[in-house]
Amino acid sequence: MRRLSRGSKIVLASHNAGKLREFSTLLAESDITVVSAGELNLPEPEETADTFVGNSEIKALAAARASGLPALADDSGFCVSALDGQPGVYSARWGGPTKDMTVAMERVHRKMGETTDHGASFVAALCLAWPDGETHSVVGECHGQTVWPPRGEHGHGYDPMFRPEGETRTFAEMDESEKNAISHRGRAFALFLKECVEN
Ligand SMILES: O=P(O)(O)OP(=O)(O)OP(=O)(O)OC[C@H]1O[C@@H](n2cnc3c(O)ncnc32)[C@H](O)[C@@H]1O
Ligand SMILES: [Mg+2]
Repeated sequence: MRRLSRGSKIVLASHNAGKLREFSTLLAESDITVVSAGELNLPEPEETADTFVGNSEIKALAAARASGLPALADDSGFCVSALDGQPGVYSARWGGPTKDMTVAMERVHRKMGETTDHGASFVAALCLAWPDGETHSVVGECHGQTVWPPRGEHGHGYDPMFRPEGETRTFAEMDESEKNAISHRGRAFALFLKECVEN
């Protein structure tokens, strides 16, 4: 498998401001330089797969082919056990056309009804794609519980309604470095560094 060498430049194939913030902190300690898909005006491909890995490949390949640079994409979501894993790959779409995450959280809460099963997890698939079509994906998970009402001002997306296992605070009540240390994205990123970057 091909690895990124130190000093490489890659495209970060995401249009989500919260993810981009977390990646810029995660990447700060590596020698990798990043440019975002937005900065390059790359179009957002349709996420037509029904798995996180499948959608991460679609996004990474589209950006790598359009830019001629290796591209790293993230497809992630919130999986609620009482909802058989929903919203899952539809996590962004549950916020409607404007991806309003307050709407999305309320929809999850409403669908959960009176259930006593509060188990939930976040999943992130990261895919590194090369302009010639080679791809490599890694997956990270973080297990915990849903919380209602939502709490905290940090983070993004569903963070205010998720409390990771062993914690009293929600992701949105943690600072970014605390979240990155245990999050689905932080875990997937550690695998990405190990498997895809020369050390
Ligand atoms: O596809 P890109 O451009 O990366 O941006 P997106 O927001 O559409 O991202 P996804 O398709 O991967 O959808 C992921 C959804 O899951 C939510 N999500 C992902 N990671 C999260 C995290 O760490 N904390 C809270 N919510 C998260 C996020 O808000 C989105 O609604
Ligand atoms: Mg998306």
